[in-house]
Amino acid sequence: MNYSLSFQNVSKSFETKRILDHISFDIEKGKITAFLGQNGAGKTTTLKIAMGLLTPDEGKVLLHNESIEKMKKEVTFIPDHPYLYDELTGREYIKFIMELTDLNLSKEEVEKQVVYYHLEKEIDKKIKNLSLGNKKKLALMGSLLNKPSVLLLDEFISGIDPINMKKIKSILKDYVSAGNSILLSTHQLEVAQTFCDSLVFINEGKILKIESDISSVFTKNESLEDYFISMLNMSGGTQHD
Ligand SMILES: Nc1ncnc2c1ncn2[C@@H]1O[C@H](COP(=O)(O)OP(=O)(O)OP(=O)(O)O)[C@@H](O)[C@H]1O
Repeated sequence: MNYSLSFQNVSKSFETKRILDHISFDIEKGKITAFLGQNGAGKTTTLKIAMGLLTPDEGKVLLHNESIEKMKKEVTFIPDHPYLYDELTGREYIKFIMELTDLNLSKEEVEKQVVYYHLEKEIDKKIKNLSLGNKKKLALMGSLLNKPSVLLLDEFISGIDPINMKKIKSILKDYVSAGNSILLSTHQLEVAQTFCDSLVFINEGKILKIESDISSVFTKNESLEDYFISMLNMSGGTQHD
């Protein structure tokens, strides 16, 4: 079994509106999977179901072949605007996460993490005074402290300067190289094309297409933008020129 997270026929409605319609796809171990779709396609709802924050009406999500309810500690989710307790310093926030999750890292181990995330100059500042890129690195550090095997990122890769972006990308690559998996929802097609290993397209709550090897997709120098639009056209979905 080379996959970690498996969505099997998952459906979800809010009131009478069907938001997810029998979606099925797998997230492979050691890979970064981009989750692409227009506004309102159902990406955040899917991620929240995978995190156990929403319950599907039908279908199930398995992690390493076990029900997601049993495996909640293995999955972590960073929403588009992570709430990090503005009045705490970064160090206090990390201490708070460790207390919350019964994790007992030594001072040296925390310091090693701080250096790895390039947060040496920022960790003792109040979170409200950090740049967005540094807040995101802190959120990532807090989320990965407990070594979950699946990381769900909702529009995380946006509003980050190039230096922090380079660092974040290298942290995410290290994370999957250790056999973990990432499902990353994004509207930044360039990031999906150059950084991710596979693609899952969702449109109006249905899975449109799964590309498990991104390198085989763009043989004719086609941009992901063109590919995305042609996919929508083929599905009869809304098109934007
Ligand atoms: N709690 C809720 N109650 C009712 N409708 C909801 C709720 N949460 C989401 N929706 C609706 O479900 C649909 C899918 O929303 P979702 O946030 O999953 O889409 P998305 O693909 O993440 O969109 P975006 O790219 O804009 O973030 C939208 O029409 C949204 O308005």
